Amino acid sequence: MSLMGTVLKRSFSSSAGRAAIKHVTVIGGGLMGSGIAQVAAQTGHDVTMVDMSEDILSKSTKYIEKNLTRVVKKKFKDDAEGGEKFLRETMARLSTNTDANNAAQKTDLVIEAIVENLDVKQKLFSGLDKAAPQHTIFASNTSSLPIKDISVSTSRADRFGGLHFFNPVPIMKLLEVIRLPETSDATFQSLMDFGQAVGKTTVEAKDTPGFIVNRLLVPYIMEAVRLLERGDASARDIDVAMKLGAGYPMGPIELADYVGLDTCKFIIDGWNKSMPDNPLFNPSPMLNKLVSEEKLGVKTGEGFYKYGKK
Ligand SMILES: CCCCCCCCCCCCCC(=O)CC(=O)SCCNC(=O)CCNC(=O)[C@H](O)C(C)(C)COP(=O)(O)OP(=O)(O)OC[C@H]1O[C@@H](n2cnc3c(N)ncnc32)[C@H](O)[C@@H]1OP(=O)(O)O
Ligand SMILES: NC(=O)C1=CN([C@@H]2O[C@H](COP(=O)(O)OP(=O)(O)OC[C@H]3O[C@@H](n4cnc5c(N)ncnc54)[C@H](O)[C@@H]3O)[C@@H](O)[C@H]2O)C=CC1
Repeated sequence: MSLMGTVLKRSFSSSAGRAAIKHVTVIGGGLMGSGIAQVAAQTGHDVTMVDMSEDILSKSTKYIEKNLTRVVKKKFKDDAEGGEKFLRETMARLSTNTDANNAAQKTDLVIEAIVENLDVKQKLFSGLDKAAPQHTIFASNTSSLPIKDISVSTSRADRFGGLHFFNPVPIMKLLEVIRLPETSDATFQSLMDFGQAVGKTTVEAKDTPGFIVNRLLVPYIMEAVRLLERGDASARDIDVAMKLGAGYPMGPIELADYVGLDTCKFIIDGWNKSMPDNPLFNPSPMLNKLVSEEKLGVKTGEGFYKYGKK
């Protein structure tokens, strides 16, 4: 479906029993949050993006505008005026706020995309639970934490679920929608409808470690880093091998850099703690060293590889 078709479909898509999502609050304006805010705004939702400082939010907003320009170039190739209007209207639907509780006061859906740390996420949701209206649905974009462990910081387990987007959000077509036993049918349907409204193909996943994709992807990337640590192959050769030999768009080492090595470390440390008997999730000295040197991958200009200045 075309982009404009998606916007139109959204206006007619809510049906009885489930709430239509009109206003979305995205908490975290980093790699994922900025992408989620972008796709929600470009499909006709009003969006408030929240982060810790005006400076971060200003950079995230510029990043969104740059990525929207790429969308405009593709979708409005022969319609400069239409492209200009689309860009202007999308940006007008996006606002920012440094106060999450304030932003959540009038919103239908909160999507959390902050640092992968359970304590920080719980603290955030506990405050939001008091600030947001009764009908507001909460969702986390966590890669690896149990949704249940995050939801217990609120009193709205029936209005809580997972919305797991993929990086880069504007390009990746999949959305995993995670349902807890406590998630109500209406909430789950609203989350599925929202996923489709933002142009994603949705799959339903249970609240098990890594849901579907990361349960398979994390061990794969870990094995690649172990191969590198043992000196069995170079980073370049591992990446070339998996791109040309298995048809992946990126090799596993460059993908780890793309995800962010701090996020990779949070995932591995968490799974090592919760599954101590599985040697697959033992810490990686190479990863730990890079993170301690603040070489976090593409976002800081260096990780396993070096990149141009960010
Ligand atoms: C031992 C310890 C080790 C620790 C390991 C721990 C591992 C833990 C890892 C767990 C990860 C968890 C993360 C997660 O929860 C889930 C994920 O998101 S996993 C990541 C999934 N993503 C991928 O796999 C990405 C794979 N890569 C690609 O699909 C492509 O390479 C990519 C699209 C990124 C870039 O394509 P490429 O052709 O290489 O480059 P281009 O620049 O030409 O882009 C192509 C096309 O796309 C447009 N575009 C790119 N980015 C954006 C954007 N942000 N917004 C809008 N548009 C974008 C670009 O303009 C191009 O468009 P054209 O029309 O083709 O010009
Ligand atoms: N990087 C990836 O490829 C993917 C990451 N995820 C998950 O998405 C979440 C975010 O990841 P990224 O966007 O990569 O991280 P990031 O580091 O790029 O962005 C996180 C943002 O959250 C902000 N933040 C931290 N604490 C905050 C708070 N209390 N209130 C408001 N803002 C706060 C930070 O300032 C930062 O801008 C994590 O849970 C991660 O596991 C999910 C899918 C893919």
